Amino acid sequence: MEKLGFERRQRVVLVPFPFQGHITPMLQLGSIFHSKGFSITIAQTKFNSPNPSNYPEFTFLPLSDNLDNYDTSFCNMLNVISFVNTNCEGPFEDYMVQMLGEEDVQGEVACIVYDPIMNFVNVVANKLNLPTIVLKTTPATYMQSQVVMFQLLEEKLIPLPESQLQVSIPQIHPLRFKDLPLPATDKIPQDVLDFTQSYMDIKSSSAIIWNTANTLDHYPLQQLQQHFRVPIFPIGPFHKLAPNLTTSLMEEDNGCLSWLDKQAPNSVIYVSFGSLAIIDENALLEIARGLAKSEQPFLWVVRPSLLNGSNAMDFLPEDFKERTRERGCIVKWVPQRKVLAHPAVGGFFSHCGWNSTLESICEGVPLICMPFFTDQMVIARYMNYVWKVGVELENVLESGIEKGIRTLMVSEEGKVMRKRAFEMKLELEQCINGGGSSYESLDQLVEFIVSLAGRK
Ligand SMILES: O=c1ccn([C@@H]2O[C@H](COP(=O)(O)OP(=O)(O)O[C@H]3O[C@H](CO)[C@@H](O)[C@H](O)[C@H]3O)[C@@H](O)[C@H]2O)c(=O)[nH]1
Repeated sequence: MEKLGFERRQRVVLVPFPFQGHITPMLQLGSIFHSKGFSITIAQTKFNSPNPSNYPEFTFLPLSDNLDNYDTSFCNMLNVISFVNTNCEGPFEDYMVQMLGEEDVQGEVACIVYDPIMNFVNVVANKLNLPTIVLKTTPATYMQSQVVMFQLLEEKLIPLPESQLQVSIPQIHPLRFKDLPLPATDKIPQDVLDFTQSYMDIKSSSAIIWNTANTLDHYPLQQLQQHFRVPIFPIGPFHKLAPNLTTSLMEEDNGCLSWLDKQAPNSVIYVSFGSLAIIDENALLEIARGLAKSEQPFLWVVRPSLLNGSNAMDFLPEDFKERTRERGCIVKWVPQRKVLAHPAVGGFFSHCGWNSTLESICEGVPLICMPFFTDQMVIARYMNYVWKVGVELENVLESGIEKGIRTLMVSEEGKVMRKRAFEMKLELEQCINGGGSSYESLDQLVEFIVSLAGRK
């Protein structure tokens, strides 16, 4: 990547929200900025910290969070967020004050880029008169659906009866009430609404960086540009711009790659539900039976935390393991980008987290969509209805799962999706290559950050 020549070295401070799906794009952004000549400092909670020795090009500031012995599962997420925001503000302010007082070889701070869940960053930045930029790690379509959801709540059009869930919402067609980020049939608790609203607010930030590309999110990006009135920089997919960066917080099982080497091209269905989703024992068994009945080779990531409170591996029935021994590989965590790039992988049975989705379509791999929460329903709808590279499951029982797998892996419909996924891969490559929309947007972003430093 071409570096812009700065008169003086400039530093960007990055503050991720400490969960895998958010840390990954922030580290990738750090690597992209570093390749453009900025020095990078990462303020990171001690909880879920990546190992600094894997990133000799970055400086890490460990933020005390007091999260040891705290329930950090998805079920307790609102409490975790509030806890992190309360505990990290003081240490972060101390670091920033120290940094601003020093003549530093790493350069003056140009701006802070932060995940908007880390609210405290904005408070500290305002006190110290430092510019901030928000990083969005979910698609723009999702943000647009949140904006519309609040309009519907205000107009008292939701909650609505269950019979209306399949109805499409005109302002965000083809999204239906069932695809909204929060359940449209329920009265949503006020603390959830307050949190969602605060997270949507970019406060006094100077710009938004989006891990997306125009080809995926063109219309919502245009709409949101009017809504926010600060520059928006869609420069993704980030992982294509930082291809060699390690981002896993868990140890990767590389043995699965040798197993894939022995499988036929496009024959394997890769199954993984990201780092946060939790299922119950029944759902685990339905998935296992669906995989067994589909008779397709599979690589299944069964994270220990997939079942709340118990190790999911212990609940897989012996007869399932026996029946699928020849054609199944079950592991705790894989090098996912390498798995998706492997020629044996022909489909991805996924929760539709945004990183997984981008990683899959960038390798031309179509998906089976089993969304759990927040942006995943919106992404699943786009995969299926708009981009036509995702199978929507009829149900999440063994019959629906078996049918979904066979549709994607052996039917004519699946072949068409694979072809379309390959076309999307090429479209995304065009976005990041010279002259493409993400490429140009990144150049503009670099100039923008340099101008922020000049304005202080
Ligand atoms: O065995 C595995 C499984 C996953 N991954 C990686 O883990 C990341 C998972 O990210 P994502 O697919 O986005 O899922 P979540 O971890 O669930 O991410 C959270 O954050 C995302 C970005 O904000 C949101 O889109 C999701 O809904 C939210 O749950 C990806 O980069 C994967 O490559 C691995 O490396 N190995």
